[in-house]
This record gives sequence, C-alpha cells and structure tokens, in this order.
Amino acid sequence: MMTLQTSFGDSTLNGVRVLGDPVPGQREILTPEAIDFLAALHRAMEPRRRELMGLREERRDRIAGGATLDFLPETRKVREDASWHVAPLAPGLKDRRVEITGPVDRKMTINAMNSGARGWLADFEDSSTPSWENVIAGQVNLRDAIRGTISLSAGGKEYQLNGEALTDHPTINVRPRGLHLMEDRIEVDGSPVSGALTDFALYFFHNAKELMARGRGPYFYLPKTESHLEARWWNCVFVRAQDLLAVPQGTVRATVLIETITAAFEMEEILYQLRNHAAGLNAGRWDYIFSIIKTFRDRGADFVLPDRSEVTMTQPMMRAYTELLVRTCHRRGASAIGGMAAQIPSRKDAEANAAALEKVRADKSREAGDGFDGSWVAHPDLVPVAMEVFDGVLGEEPNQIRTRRREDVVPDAAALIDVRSTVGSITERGLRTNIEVGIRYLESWLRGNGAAAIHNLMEDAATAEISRSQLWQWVNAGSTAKLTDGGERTVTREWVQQLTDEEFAAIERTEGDRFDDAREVFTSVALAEEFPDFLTLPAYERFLSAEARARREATGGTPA
Ligand SMILES: CC(=O)SCCNC(=O)CCNC(=O)[C@H](O)C(C)(C)COP(=O)(O)OP(=O)(O)OC[C@H]1O[C@@H](n2cnc3c(N)ncnc32)[C@H](O)[C@@H]1OP(=O)(O)O
Ligand SMILES: O=CC(=O)O
Ligand SMILES: [Mg+2]
Repeated sequence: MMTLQTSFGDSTLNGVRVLGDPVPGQREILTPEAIDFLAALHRAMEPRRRELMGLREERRDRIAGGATLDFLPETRKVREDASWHVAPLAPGLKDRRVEITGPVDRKMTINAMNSGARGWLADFEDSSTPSWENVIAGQVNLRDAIRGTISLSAGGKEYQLNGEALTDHPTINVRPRGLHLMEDRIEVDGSPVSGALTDFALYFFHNAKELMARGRGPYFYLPKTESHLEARWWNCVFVRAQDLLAVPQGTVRATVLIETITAAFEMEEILYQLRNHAAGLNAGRWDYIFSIIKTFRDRGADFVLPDRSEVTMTQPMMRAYTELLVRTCHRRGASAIGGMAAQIPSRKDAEANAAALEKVRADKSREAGDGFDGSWVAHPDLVPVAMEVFDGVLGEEPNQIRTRRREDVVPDAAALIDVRSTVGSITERGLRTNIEVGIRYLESWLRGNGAAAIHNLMEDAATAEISRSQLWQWVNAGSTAKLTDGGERTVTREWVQQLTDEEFAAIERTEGDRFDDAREVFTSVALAEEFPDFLTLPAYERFLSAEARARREATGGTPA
C-alpha cells in the first residue's frame, strides 16, 4: 500500500503520479488506497484496451476498403442458443420506466436525485466536460449523494435530498468515459491511465460496499462500445475489481449503450460476454447516427445522410436498430432502455414548452409501444410526461421483458445499414445549423458545461459529433445542398468556411467567452483532411490536459 500522501508533480509513489493541479476534493477521492486500486486495474487491463483500440482501426480500414457489416459467423452459436440469460435484475433495476440523465455537478446531482425518476444516469461522458475539476467533483458529489449528506446553497436556493433513504431516490447508474479517452492527469508507470477506468475505479472503490449496504449496487452504463470483445474487457474489469475489494462476484450491473453501428451487429454477443453482470441495452441514438456517418464516411453517396433534423427515429434504419434491440434484450431477460428525445422544456416560454412536451410524449409513446421497458429524459420537467406514457403501457408491471418478446422482429443485416432509405435532404439551413450549434456547444464544453440547451434542443458531445461529421462527409462526398433561395450548390470546403465566417460573425460575444477556441476546435474536426475519430480528443489534448502533458514531458514520462 502507498504512503499516506498522494503524489503531485514530480514525485512518484508506487509508480503513480498525479499531474493535475490540485482541485477541491482531490485528497478525499485520490486516497492512496483508491489510487492503488486504480493502478492495479490499469496494470492488468491497459495492454488489452490498447489492442482493442487497434482492432477498431483495423475494422474501420476494412470497411473503408469496401467490406460490409454483417452478423459475425464465428459467434453464430451464441445467437442461436436460446438457453442462456443474463443475471437476474438487481435491486433497483427491475422497474426502469423513466431514467433522468445528466452531468454530475452538485446542483444537478441533487436535482436528479429529487426528480422522481426511477433511475439516474450519472454522466461522466456525453454531457460532461472531462476537466480535472469535473472528474474529481463528480466523484465527491456521488459519494455525498449516496451517503445522503449532499447539500448546496446556490442562487438564493437551498438544495438537499428530499428522501430519507437511498432507495427513496432514483437508482444511480454511472456512465464512465468511453474507452478512447485517456485521463492525462494521472499516470501509472509513466503512462496516462484510461478515462473509463478512472471513472469506474474511483466510483467503485468509494461506493460499492456503501451502495450494497443501502439496498442498491455499483451499476454502470457503458458508452460507445464497438464490439463484444470490448464488452469482454469490461467484464474482466468487473471481475477483477470485485475480487480486489472482496465484493461478491456478480454484484456489478452494466447497461451497455448500443450506440455504434458495429455494436448493433453484436448485441447478443455483448450481453453474452457480460451475462453475469448485464442489466440491459440502451438505444443511444445520437452516437449511433454519428457512428454510421463515421464508419461509412468515405463510402460515397449510398451512405450520406440528410440534415440532422431529418434523421428521426422513424426512419427505416433507426426502426430496424431499436426493434432488434428490444427483441435481443427480452430474449435474454435484460431491460431495453430507450434513448434521448432532444427537445428541452422551457420554463420561460409556454408555447415552446408545450411543443417540446408533445414531441417527447410522441417519442416515449413509440418506445413504450415498441416494447421498451423504460426510457431517458434530459430534464426534470420531462419526468412526469415520460412516466405517464410508460405507466399507461406498463400499469403495475415493472417492465415488458416477459410480455413483449418481440419475436416478430427478424434480425436483418441489410436493414441496419440501409442508409439510402432515409428520407430527407441536405440543405443550406442544415449546414448553417451544424456550424452554429457545433461551435456554440464546444464553447459551452470548453467552459466546463458538457450539455447545453441551444434553440430548445439538448446538445451534448454526441450531437456535436453528428454536426461536425456531417459537414466532413458532405464536403468529402461532394454532396449537393438545397439553398434557401431555391437553388442547389455542391458542398465544398470553401463554402463551409464561408458559412462558418457568417455564422460566427452573428454570434453575440461576451467578455471571457471561449468562442475563438470553440471555432478553432470545430473547424479542425469538421474540415480536417483526415477524419478525427472523436472531437473530444483534440479538444481535450489542446485545452484540458496541456498542463499535465507539459509536466510529464518536463519530467521524462511518456507523452499522452
Ligand atoms: C446523447 C446523450 O448521451 S443524452 C444524455 C446526455 N445528455 C444529458 O444528460 C443532458 C442532460 N440535460 C441537461 O444537461 C440540461 O437539461 C440542459 C443543459 C439541456 C438544460 O439545462 P438548463 O438550461 O439548466 O435547463 P433549465 O434552466 O430549464 O433547468 C431548470 C432546472 O432543472 C435542472 N435540471 C435541468 N436538467 C437537469 C438534469 N438533466 N438533471 C438534473 N437537473 C436538471 C436545472 O439544474 C435547473 O435547476 P434549478 O431550478 O434548481 O436551478
Ligand atoms: O448516449 C446516448 C446517445 O444518444 O449518444
Ligand atoms: Mg452517446
């Protein structure tokens, strides 16, 4: 075990160094024991994580070269064997009819815990900027929420939990960062640790036993998974973590986001790999659309999607994906959880509020009717709307696992990648919206707010990825856009640059804003020659981890 002081800057303890500038709560979260635990997981799991990132690249290269996606021949037996099921639904995860999602800042933590939803996706991912402050504060807030000690005085209001026991509140499911992001501010043996492992390990270390003592458990959402081999990696992490802390095997539960096109072909296999720890699958629509664009970005007109606003859940390929997800889950005893309607209510504009509520109601009604066991909302004011819809379908039943098997759904590889049948157009308005919203979102992200309401829609990292990758694809495919004056024009780099200038000039600036930086990041990912895998990678490297990297380089560690 390490000595009592966590190391900062130049000194290394047991091979671990913390390179982030000290932030509030850091010493309580990065205790020597917690860091030891993270380092043990890192040493065991990092080599395979790197291999898995390499496998992602290899598959993408094959697709760029013309390969198509299909269900895997080597795992046919897993799919055909009807006898296996996932672990029984754990305490607090039987009835998941409405889950609120959101970042883990202190106010939103309390508001989410008081929201009346059945679950809370506590987010270190799409809706969270991975600044060092947010990474540490999120862990502090979760720790305090679980123990019932969280409170806050802000904006003239006093915030505290409205229930006595943890079980009076939504069940917490923590979403760690994706496997592609590193945590540059912590290094083990001279290399940065994975962001996913950092978020997982610190939460598990501080809370697993406390959660169990309070009638819940360490539950997770796993984002951006691309294959069942990545699910196997997570399963190994869970087994090892439970072992290291003497938590009974099978205590962890994970709901996997099916939000990449490749994972859609491996839903059965993902559940199988995690079967002792799996709770369900979630239809993460925004990253899913991003993944389709990214995966097939250079495959020509057959894979070009229309304006983002037209890629709705009723388009054929989106129906194929969500229906298959429900069928797969229910066949294996797992929960099928719906995704995020982007409309955000407004407490200031009654008309906009009513329109948003209606759209969300329609979205949740479709999901409940399709057999989903529950779904997500982005805002507390949407909990009653979604609750009413699911109450109407579920009644006293906790879920639809047994009652809506969806055996009518036939797995259809071609339907999953039938991009061509998506109805809609590329328009100048769509280009301008992608640019404006993308830059506005990044400006918010750079200020530490990873989710923002822009034009009454929720924007987060996943929706921003769609915006920038659509522009990249339209430019590189030489797509044609309909102009507002009725004409047509080929989308070129120069035209996007010109529209960016115009949209940027129209943004109202305030002192200290981050719009210049946001524009720099946005154009660097939307108009790069080579498509960057994730916009958060250059943004993180350039703006969030520069200090840690400089410190590492100055003292001879491995650059991130
Ligand atoms: C693609 C995906 O991954 S989807 C999942 C990831 N994305 C998300 O989770 C987004 C979650 N939602 C949000 O972050 C927010 O709702 C936003 C940023 C979209 C809008 O937030 P705001 O502009 O603050 O909304 P608004 O002003 O209406 O908020 C009203 C109150 O509700 C609270 N609130 C809003 N959304 C949430 C939430 N998701 N969780 C908890 N509280 C919330 C606000 O804190 C505020 O509280 P207050 O009255 O005590 O000050
Ligand atoms: O994480 C959810 C998504 O839609 O992306
Ligand atoms: Mg996502």
